[in-house]
Amino acid sequence: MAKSLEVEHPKKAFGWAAKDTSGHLSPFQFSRRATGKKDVTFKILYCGICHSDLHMARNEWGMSTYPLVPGHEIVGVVTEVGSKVQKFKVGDKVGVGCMVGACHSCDSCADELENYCPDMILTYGVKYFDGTITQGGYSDIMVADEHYVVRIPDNLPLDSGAPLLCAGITVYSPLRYYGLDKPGMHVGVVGLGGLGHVAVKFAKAMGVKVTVISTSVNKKKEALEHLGADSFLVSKDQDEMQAAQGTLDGIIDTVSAMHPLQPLIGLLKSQGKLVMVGAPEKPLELPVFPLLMGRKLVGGSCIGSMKETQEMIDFAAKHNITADIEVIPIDYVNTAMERLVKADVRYRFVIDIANTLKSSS
Ligand SMILES: NC(=O)c1ccc[n+]([C@@H]2O[C@H](COP(=O)([O-])OP(=O)(O)OC[C@H]3O[C@@H](n4cnc5c(N)ncnc54)[C@H](O)[C@@H]3O)[C@@H](O)[C@H]2O)c1
Ligand SMILES: [Zn+2]
Repeated sequence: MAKSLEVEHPKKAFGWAAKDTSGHLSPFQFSRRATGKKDVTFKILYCGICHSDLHMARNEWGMSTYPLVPGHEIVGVVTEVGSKVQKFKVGDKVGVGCMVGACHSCDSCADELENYCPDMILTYGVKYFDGTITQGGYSDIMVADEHYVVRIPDNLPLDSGAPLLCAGITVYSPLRYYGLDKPGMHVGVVGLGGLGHVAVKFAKAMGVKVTVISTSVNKKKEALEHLGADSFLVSKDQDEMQAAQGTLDGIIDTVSAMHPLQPLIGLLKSQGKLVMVGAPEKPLELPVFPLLMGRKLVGGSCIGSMKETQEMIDFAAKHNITADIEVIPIDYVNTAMERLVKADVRYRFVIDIANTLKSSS
């Protein structure tokens, strides 16, 4: 059984939490642990709203515990460091993404892939080492082991940089790992939401040709003129899809809901790779014959390691990659969630925590 948060933790904290599967968020007093020897405590300034926050707030993956404070695109300024902390000092700009712990003794951890540790501890909604439940960044302060804290370079804006901590790393990691980062390659990005729009930016910065694949033509102009995509396919337009058969080296699929994979597999060249990063609540149907004919591969990818996350943030700062954001006050968060369901956001909501989260709200 999880221990009581109040008994365990001396630091008062305040955030907005979902209390049940309605996912409705409301003010919530809780507490965080004292700054341990290897911990960094920071004041949260901004937190992005990932679609995973919505899946979790509504228990769409069947693993949520309540009350649940979502948020894993967290940035802020360090207020306190433990005696053994080496990388950070008070005043540093830092971020925390999707995980805050791992076993550090398994093969994945030995390979510096904490994100694939079977005991990886998510930033919110799971049991921490001390038996208490982790809580995320829709809150005023954060305490995390320095290993899970990322340095934010000075030239990276904190508000539009926040979404990189989940959306950014989730698309950067598979582009690198699956070798879809070679200049001249042609990569498709399916779903132009929070993850998808930064996938376009990272792939372009790597020198890759990018085709956006979307259900509607609405975002075409913006994708081409603003995000820098090279071409745009409307997945419901059979003629367009037919004409593009066999043209892509790889696809990053960021779609959050059920959708057919066959049309996407058809777009791949032989040996092409379809990489799933979106996490729909139900299994998708996998047509096997189109995979055999062309030795195509379907893979997955889950966020990225801490080493890779720092590398991604530094790459973003170097190439001026940030998310396109709509900054919102905390009391807009439930409306933002409703809009996220309808894909009505260009392209990431970011909560202005420092200026709008007040314990009297
Ligand atoms: N693998 C990981 O490590 C990881 C990390 C973060 C998020 N995710 C998951 O990735 C998914 C996307 O997250 P996001 O924050 O970018 O969400 P988002 O809502 O911003 O974007 C999702 C996109 O999918 C599109 N879409 C929705 N339903 C569709 C359908 N039926 N057919 C085609 N397109 C459809 C939407 O128009 C939108 O553009 C979510 O499921 C999220 O949980 C996975
Ligand atoms: Zn996320």
